[in-house]
Amino acid sequence: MKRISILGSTGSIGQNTIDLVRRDPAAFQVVALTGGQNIDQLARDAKELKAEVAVTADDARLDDLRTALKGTKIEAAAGAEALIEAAQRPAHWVMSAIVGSAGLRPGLAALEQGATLALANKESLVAAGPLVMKTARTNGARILPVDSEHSAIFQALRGEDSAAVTRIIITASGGAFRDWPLEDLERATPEQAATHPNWDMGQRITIDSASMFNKALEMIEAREFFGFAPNQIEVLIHPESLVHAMVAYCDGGIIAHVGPHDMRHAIGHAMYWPERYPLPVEQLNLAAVGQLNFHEPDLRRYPVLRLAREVMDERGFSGAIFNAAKERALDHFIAGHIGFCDMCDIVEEVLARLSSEDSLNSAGFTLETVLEADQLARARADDVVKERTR
Ligand SMILES: NC(=O)C1=CN([C@@H]2O[C@H](COP(=O)(O)OP(=O)(O)OC[C@H]3O[C@@H](n4cnc5c(N)ncnc54)[C@H](OP(=O)(O)O)[C@@H]3O)[C@@H](O)[C@H]2O)C=CC1
Ligand SMILES: CC(=O)[C@@H](O)[C@H](O)COP(=O)(O)O
Ligand SMILES: [Mn+2]
Repeated sequence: MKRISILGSTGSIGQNTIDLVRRDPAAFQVVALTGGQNIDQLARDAKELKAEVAVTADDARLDDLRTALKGTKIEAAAGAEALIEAAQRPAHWVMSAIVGSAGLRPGLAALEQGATLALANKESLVAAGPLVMKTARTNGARILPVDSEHSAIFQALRGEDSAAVTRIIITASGGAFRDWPLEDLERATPEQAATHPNWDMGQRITIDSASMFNKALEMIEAREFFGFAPNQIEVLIHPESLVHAMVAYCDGGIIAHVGPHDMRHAIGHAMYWPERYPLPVEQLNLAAVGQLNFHEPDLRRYPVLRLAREVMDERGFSGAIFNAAKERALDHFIAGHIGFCDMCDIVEEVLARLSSEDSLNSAGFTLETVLEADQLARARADDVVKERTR
């Protein structure tokens, strides 16, 4: 029986993971489940799956969690350190599905205990790619990609020599506003942005999909995970979201990964790897699909793709700054403080302001300095928002 933990179990990826666990109960023993505000879901799942421990990220919700778990033997805990302790509990496989850079420290803790980390939390790799990969190497731990494009690349690479790969192509749906006139974008609301044409996902990644920040993060994620050079990483708009990524080889062949837009494929692939296991996802009928379309992204509509290339070239702390500034800009957009198009401008401005920050330029790349860069970027993003909304 595989001992598994699910970090971010109450979210979209977490619930899809639990769906697969529920369908194969003899295969998995659940160690830890973690959530944030959704205490009812966390407690319900912990009871059903007989978890050892349930953790909420919010200290103030500990009493609620204790009440919800009353009469069971399940431990209840709360707060950032409790999340790390949960990730350190011996497990064979840990799903990293907390949203945002809050997932970084728990993910590292899981790698430090040698667990296989199923990585949905792309923000960890964007903020601290070299550190995450090194932590896996030094602890003999494995990272398996869960982000659909990266799972697709992993599958299309088929363990082949990466020197034979000329480029990888990551597909993007184009998001909620792909067909909107450009001049309407500045009036787009958070509710409109949080509607995805194909995928059913959490609110934040869905808005990132509309702004193309999601794809920008994924380009950097691909660079950090697979080690491809920035000029080998391409993005194509593919409105059907059925081809998740393609790997092009030096002999002219391109291997595409095709599948329905259902994250249980990528999650299940990481759960059962290196085996293939029957999963409850639709078998695509390509004759019924009929057409698969691809086109180049328009950088006027998606200016953040240009920023992603600058971040990939720069490396260092620019990934942590890019991600944290994006997280704050997104908070401000959701709160109605700024418009949809302001998010990219704010992140660009924060990157520019922090490029000459002495405390970062002289620092080594450690967890502490990455967290410092993250905090600085959040503060600068708040400054920029204040200046623009004065
Ligand atoms: N959804 C998808 O299909 C895909 C998601 N991903 C990535 O997977 C990750 C999760 O995405 P998704 O499931 O959509 O997100 P959701 O918003 O649906 O879920 C996020 C999870 O993180 C918890 N959480 C929120 N804030 C914190 C915090 N500060 N500390 C600890 N836990 C927290 C939430 O708890 P609660 O809800 O209880 O407050 C919830 O369990 C993201 O990194 C995303 O980019 C990648 C590819 C596809
Ligand atoms: C399912 C998944 O991996 C998401 O990251 C998805 O790719 C989002 O869709 P976009 O292509 O619209 O960003
Ligand atoms: Mn993705």
